[in-house]
Amino acid sequence: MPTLEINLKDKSYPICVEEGLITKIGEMLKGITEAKKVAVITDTNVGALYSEIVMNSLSTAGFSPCLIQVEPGEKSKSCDTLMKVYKKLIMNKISRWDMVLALGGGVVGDLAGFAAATYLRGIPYVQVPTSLLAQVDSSIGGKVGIDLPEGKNLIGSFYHPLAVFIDPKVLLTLNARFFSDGMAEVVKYGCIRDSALFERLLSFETKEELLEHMEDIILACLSVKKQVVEEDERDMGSRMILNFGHTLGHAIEKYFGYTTYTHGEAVAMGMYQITKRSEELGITANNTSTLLKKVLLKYNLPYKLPPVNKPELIANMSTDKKGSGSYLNIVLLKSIGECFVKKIAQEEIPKFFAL
Ligand SMILES: NC(=O)c1ccc[n+]([C@@H]2O[C@H](COP(=O)([O-])OP(=O)(O)OC[C@H]3O[C@@H](n4cnc5c(N)ncnc54)[C@H](O)[C@@H]3O)[C@@H](O)[C@H]2O)c1
Ligand SMILES: O=C(O)C(=O)C[C@@H](O)[C@H](O)[C@H](O)COP(=O)(O)O
Ligand SMILES: [Zn+2]
Repeated sequence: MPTLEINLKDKSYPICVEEGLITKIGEMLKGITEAKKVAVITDTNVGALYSEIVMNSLSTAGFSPCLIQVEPGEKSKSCDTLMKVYKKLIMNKISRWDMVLALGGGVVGDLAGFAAATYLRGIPYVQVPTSLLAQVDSSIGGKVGIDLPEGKNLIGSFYHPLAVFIDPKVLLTLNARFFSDGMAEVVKYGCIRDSALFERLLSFETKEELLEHMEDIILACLSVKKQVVEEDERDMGSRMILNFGHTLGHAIEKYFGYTTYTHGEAVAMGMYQITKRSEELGITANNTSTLLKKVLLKYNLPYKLPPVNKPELIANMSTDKKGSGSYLNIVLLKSIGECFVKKIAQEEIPKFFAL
């Protein structure tokens, strides 16, 4: 089983990638926890497809599982849903010797991870990511949290799972839109630190060909994320590169009330727009934005901004966590595979973005 390990100063945890792993979750957990009760947190879409398999596997391995389901979609990364999850954890008498299992996409992972981080001052959890985005990005690195109407992921914590179990086979039930959504983060990894991955993304001729190489692609993204998280766990320096395209992307998500565009779609527009602009300013190598547009179109992702009130969109960037009140840190490409973080003074932001 291809396994990576995240090695942090005071904690390490494995990421296991294997087809069919979803049926063996109970067995896998036995090796890493003494817990008896497992609260499986999922959304109703993923629950309908996979909760029975996971619950059965947990029971067979001797655990007492209970199921907590939330509505699918970004709106569940909210205070309201979080409160409902806490109440269900209490109802099911989950103690600090028990654990949470996050079964789902990035929304479930971020929400359940934050519930685990804060319930009874923190109980252990594992990530079982089922969307492409969650398998390549959100399930590792420990960023968990919820949104506020004022901005994306404004409440949260760094709280790492005991382990991450990835079954690429479950991606077969993901719909085309959310497959593309995850591809946006895959493209991000190619752009920031892996030009060979970017080239491969351009070279696949069909979705079938891409799917044949999916395990490799997931591992390529995870290797970059592992390196970056190990370098700067708390996001004070180099980890900010994982936010390429996100300053504008998060502003777009908020502008449209977190419903019109998926996270990946918003990030896709953010990556292209900032790269086109930095190319115009002579910061990024010529032709980079054209290559980026090509790959985004190939994976059915948007690159053009929809009609928006530009000052309002720019104002939405003020809650970006990469900035202080007086400046914003923004991630730019030198070329495909090479990026850096640039400080921009608050008053320069409208001119810099010139959307
Ligand atoms: N914590 C991090 O480091 C990090 C990184 C990237 C993104 N995120 C967050 O992740 C969220 C987006 O995650 P997402 O794109 O996975 O969205 P999501 O969790 O809403 O999942 C997308 C959709 O796919 C469905 N789904 C998931 N797995 C499925 C499967 N195997 N088969 C069928 N349907 C399935 C879900 O029910 C949902 O409708 C955003 O909130 C974003 O901010 C967090
Ligand atoms: O792990 C990280 O660090 C990331 O920035 C990964 C991003 O893809 C992800 O969208 C993350 O949730 C953004 O976090 P935020 O700190 O910008 O809210
Ligand atoms: Zn992201």
